[in-house]
Amino acid sequence: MEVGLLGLGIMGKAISMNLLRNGFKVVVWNRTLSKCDELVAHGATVGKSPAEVVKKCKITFGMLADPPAALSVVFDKGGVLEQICPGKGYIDMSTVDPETSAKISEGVTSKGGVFLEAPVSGSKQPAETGQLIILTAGEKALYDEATPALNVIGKKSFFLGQVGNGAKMKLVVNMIMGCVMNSFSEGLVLAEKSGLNPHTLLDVLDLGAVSSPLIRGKGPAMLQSNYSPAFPLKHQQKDIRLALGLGDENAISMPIAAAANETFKKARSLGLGDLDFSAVFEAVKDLQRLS
Ligand SMILES: NC(=O)C1=CN([C@@H]2O[C@H](COP(=O)(O)OP(=O)(O)OC[C@H]3O[C@@H](n4cnc5c(N)ncnc54)[C@H](OP(=O)(O)O)[C@@H]3O)[C@@H](O)[C@H]2O)C=CC1
Ligand SMILES: O=CCCC(=O)O
Repeated sequence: MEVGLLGLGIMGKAISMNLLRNGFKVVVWNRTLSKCDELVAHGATVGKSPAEVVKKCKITFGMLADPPAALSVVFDKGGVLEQICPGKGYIDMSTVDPETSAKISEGVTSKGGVFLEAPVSGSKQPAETGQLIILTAGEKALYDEATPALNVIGKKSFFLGQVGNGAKMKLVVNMIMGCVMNSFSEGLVLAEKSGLNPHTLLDVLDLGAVSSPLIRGKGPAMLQSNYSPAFPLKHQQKDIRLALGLGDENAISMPIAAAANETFKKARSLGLGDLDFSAVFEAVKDLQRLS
């Protein structure tokens, strides 16, 4: 099966490598074209534009940074819409808001193509090993057709109905994750400042109800100030911001998410946006110094 992949950031690169390893032919494109070289060395071919990738492939995936990027590769010159047509499908895995996803869906279907949104839960390592959780919504026929690829990309795919439901589910999940990371960071600072050993806190947490892959996976690195990016902090802040927008539309009061958003914004202002989202710990430490 041949598939296209637009966007070779942390996730797009890992997903492409995994597809290649599992026998898929992959045609890649990235805004910074040089990032395609490593994939070519592993057997991928390159499209010079998103349109060229869509022209070559029946199904093309997008994995872009944010709503402006996701819209740009579809609607701008050389974009997906120039080649999408009946018989072709576009699957957007970027984390975006439901409105962005609806715009992309309308654009694709207006040209006779089919659309599926498919944001993913899970980070760099699950992407490398095909262990993502895929939150799809949109055209069920495209979901069925793409299942062989989805089964390689993820350990479980959900089909959630109409376009927007995948985006909403993803934003709810990441809003919770951002709040947990923020609260965990505050706990680490509180432990240390009140005279406890934060490593012992990790051991205690790991044995109790709060134990989680997130805390187990990130905690030790955070205590060494190691924030090598798996999930960039700027994207986590984007996701909480978009989740707050969803809350706004639905008149849902989310004071904890709003406070977490402020801390992630503070982290961005400290220049931590390209580091892992666990670097919010540094912003929490910085806030203690100021108070
Ligand atoms: N990292 C993670 O753990 C996870 C991330 N996500 C989501 O997946 C998406 C991608 O994440 P990730 O791979 O980490 O992000 P990266 O920041 O590593 O990569 C972003 C990608 O978007 C491209 N891009 C940015 N702006 C534009 C633009 N205006 N036009 C075209 N392309 C653009 C970049 O191209 P270039 O190389 O040229 O800059 C790059 O390919 C995001 O929506 C993120 O929220 C979802 C689950 C987990
Ligand atoms: O959007 C990013 C999610 C990262 C994760 O689920 O670990």
